[in-house]
Amino acid sequence: MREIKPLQDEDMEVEEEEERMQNLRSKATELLLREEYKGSIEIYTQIISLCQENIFKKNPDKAHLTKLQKTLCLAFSNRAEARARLFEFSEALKDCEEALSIEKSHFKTLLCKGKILLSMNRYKMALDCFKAANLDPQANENSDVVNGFLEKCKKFEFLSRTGAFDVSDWVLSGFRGKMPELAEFIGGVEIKKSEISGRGLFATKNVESGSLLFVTKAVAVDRAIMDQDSEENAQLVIWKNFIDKVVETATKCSGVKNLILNLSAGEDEDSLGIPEIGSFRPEADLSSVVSNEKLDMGRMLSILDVNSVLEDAISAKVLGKNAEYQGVGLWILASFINHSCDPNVRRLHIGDYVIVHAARDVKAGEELTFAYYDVLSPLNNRREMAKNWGFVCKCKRCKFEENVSYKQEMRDLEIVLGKEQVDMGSLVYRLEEGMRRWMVRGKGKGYLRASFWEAYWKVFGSEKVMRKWGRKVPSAETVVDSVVDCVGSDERILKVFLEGLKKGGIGINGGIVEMEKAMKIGRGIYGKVMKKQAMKTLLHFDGNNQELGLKG
Ligand SMILES: C[S@@+](CC[C@H](N)C(=O)[O-])C[C@H]1O[C@@H](n2cnc3c(N)ncnc32)[C@H](O)[C@@H]1O
Repeated sequence: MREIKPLQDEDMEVEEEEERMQNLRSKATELLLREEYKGSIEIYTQIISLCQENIFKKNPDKAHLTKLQKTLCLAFSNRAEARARLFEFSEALKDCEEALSIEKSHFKTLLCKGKILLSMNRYKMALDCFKAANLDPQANENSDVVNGFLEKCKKFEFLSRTGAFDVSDWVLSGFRGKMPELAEFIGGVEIKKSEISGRGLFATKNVESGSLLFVTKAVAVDRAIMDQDSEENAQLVIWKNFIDKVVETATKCSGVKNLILNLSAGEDEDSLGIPEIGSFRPEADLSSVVSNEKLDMGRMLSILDVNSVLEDAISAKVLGKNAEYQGVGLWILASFINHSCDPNVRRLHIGDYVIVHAARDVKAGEELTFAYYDVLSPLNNRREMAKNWGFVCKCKRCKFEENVSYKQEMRDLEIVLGKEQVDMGSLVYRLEEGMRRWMVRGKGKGYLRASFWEAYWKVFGSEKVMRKWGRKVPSAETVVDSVVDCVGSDERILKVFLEGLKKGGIGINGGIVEMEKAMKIGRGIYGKVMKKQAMKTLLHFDGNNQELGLKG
């Protein structure tokens, strides 16, 4: 039963309340404009409580109720905006839902919700929001903004559905233009139990070298330009900042926290659950996942230790302006890829995205593997590097080489390889002769040539050595073919191939077959994300007779 008060008292009370509300609103707006988001959230929370108290406890008349609901809707909407600026996306989305439950087509809220979903790579849902906002009369005054978002969403939604990325313009402009906008994309991959260790990522269909497998955005990444004098210190700072960023994201989004906590901490991998690939798709709704599990920092640090990726790792090359930076990041889906010394995938970093593609042809059902360390090195060096990672590699190549490495001759060759000032031509000749006598065939040759790559590299790179040994050792093309077949594409292999072509007098204008082969190796390195002309430019193979610019 509504309490009957003298009209004057009631009017005064409403007036006072309105004045209080007006003061709070002005203060909150001021803080929002000054980008003091935390402060503005506090004030909007007070406005929300005040409105709710008035609506539910004071039984206002219709006109007053409508006014209060309007204020409440706007307060939720503005609090969502402030929370979004602080990257508190889950909470911000909840506020949007509250505002939209009061006014289903509230323009400002639809715009805010769309922007949040876009930041969370939920392209389709974001598109629906912007389409709904576009129907509102307010869209007419803001048509540039709404249309801008609509176009962006449509583009990202298309990219995430088709994987049709094209960074040609950026490459052709010498990376000077705007960095290409990428979207998350998941191709034919799934997570399954791996025979290597724990879980692994597998191809669900046959793919050719260069084909895109997935594109994903980092949970967090931190970079700095490395100064040689303070390298160690700078790395510590990067690592600390990176950990803080991951923890902040995990704290703000339970869905991401759950995905991170399901990653390997290096032990008992076989007991870990196998996540559905669907939970990584751009449309997966992570915002509804609730987890009150307290963050165990010890486990978090072990997880980051095992799964973080250095952007300058041997399997990565940072394209463009980021080349002088060193960075560390966490890309969750990529963390399910195990290591092999005959890897079949590579990654390419553009901005905060990692693009993972086949480095050679891959068959449906095959496990996808990265090179965690330089696999163009001999067995003993690789064993040491695996030890640093905390595992013993038992890949096909390691097993094969273990069977050959018991031979004294093989051990002698490894010792010679580690020495300075040795005749690498003689070393390559002895290895090739050895392989003939030991009847090493097919992939085995590629494995051993990859292990002694340094020697081949020096032989093919020296005219003097080639004059002496050229006729006794296999051609660069033969070696390149067998090594690519075994370890996939790599800049150093491509460089030997291209230099061989240049010396042979083909490559710039003629030699279509050879050029196609170079392009195929190039696609294995960089993926099919650029057109032919851009790839030729990247390989400095564009008829300008430039020096090969690829790093050795
Ligand atoms: C980034 S995780 C890879 C995914 C992991 N298997 C899982 O279940 O989450 C890296 C960890 O996988 C394991 N691992 C990766 N490659 C391996 C290999 N070739 N041999 C043995 N263990 C490997 C090691 O425990 C390593 O620390």
